[in-house]
Amino acid sequence: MTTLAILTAAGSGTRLGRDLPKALVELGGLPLVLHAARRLAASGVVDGLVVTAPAGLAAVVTEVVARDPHIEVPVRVVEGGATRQASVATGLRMARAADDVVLVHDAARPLVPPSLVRRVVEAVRSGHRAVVPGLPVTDTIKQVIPGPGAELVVGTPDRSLLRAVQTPQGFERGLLVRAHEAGAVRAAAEHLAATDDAGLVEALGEKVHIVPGDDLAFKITTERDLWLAELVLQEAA
Ligand SMILES: Nc1ccn([C@@H]2O[C@H](COP(=O)(O)OP(=O)(O)OP(=O)(O)O)[C@@H](O)[C@H]2O)c(=O)n1
Ligand SMILES: C[C@](O)(CO)[C@H](O)COP(=O)(O)O
Repeated sequence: MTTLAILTAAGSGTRLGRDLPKALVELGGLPLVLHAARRLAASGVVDGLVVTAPAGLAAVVTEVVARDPHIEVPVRVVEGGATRQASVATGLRMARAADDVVLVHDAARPLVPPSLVRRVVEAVRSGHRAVVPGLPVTDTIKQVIPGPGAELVVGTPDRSLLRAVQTPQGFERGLLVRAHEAGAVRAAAEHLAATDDAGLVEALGEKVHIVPGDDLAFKITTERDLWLAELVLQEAA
């Protein structure tokens, strides 16, 4: 039985605002997607990688990731879709019968520690069919509705019960396939894609479990995140 990791890298990175897709933006001289791929492979619990590339850039991503001498697991590259959900669904179609566990990880989380990858896979292999790393929320969160001139606060959820979730998210393959099949139908009907895979599993009414996340698995969304990641790398060097 094997573990396949789908590495989502097909996004454009609108909020980062560079003139190339976010996954190819460099951090410490290497593209974000390569950092993430190396860390997944270094976990020792991933048997193969499928990377979703931006449209028209599968050859470039192959050059970057599949030819990297530090990555000793097989790498396949496919073009992603218009949304993250569609990209994951495309990657999932590349899973083989032996891949009983599937991880989904964002290239936008390049500094994910291999220990976090292992924690997620161990939790799935111990019997939890859908596992998500999560961190406590440190800000007070307000629920709002649109209002005239300013949004109206309608609630303050108890933050001790909230978690900010990260990737890699890990799943029993059959469950993730079912969740994506149902999610694709919903996305077509409602023109709304899920922002994470666990959300699709929850929508099926199936259980999702949380394991402790890691600060280093933070997501690169804006320039400030990239600046922080550069500092973290320099500190580690
Ligand atoms: N059509 C898409 C959109 C996103 N992603 C991937 O999903 C992850 C999380 O998405 P996000 O950080 O939102 O990336 P972008 O969509 O690129 O960013 P933005 O929303 O700022 O454009 C990223 O690794 C991104 O490459 C993907 O594979 N396919
Ligand atoms: C999957 C994810 O990384 C979990 O936090 C996140 O939802 C990615 O989506 P977004 O496009 O940055 O909202």
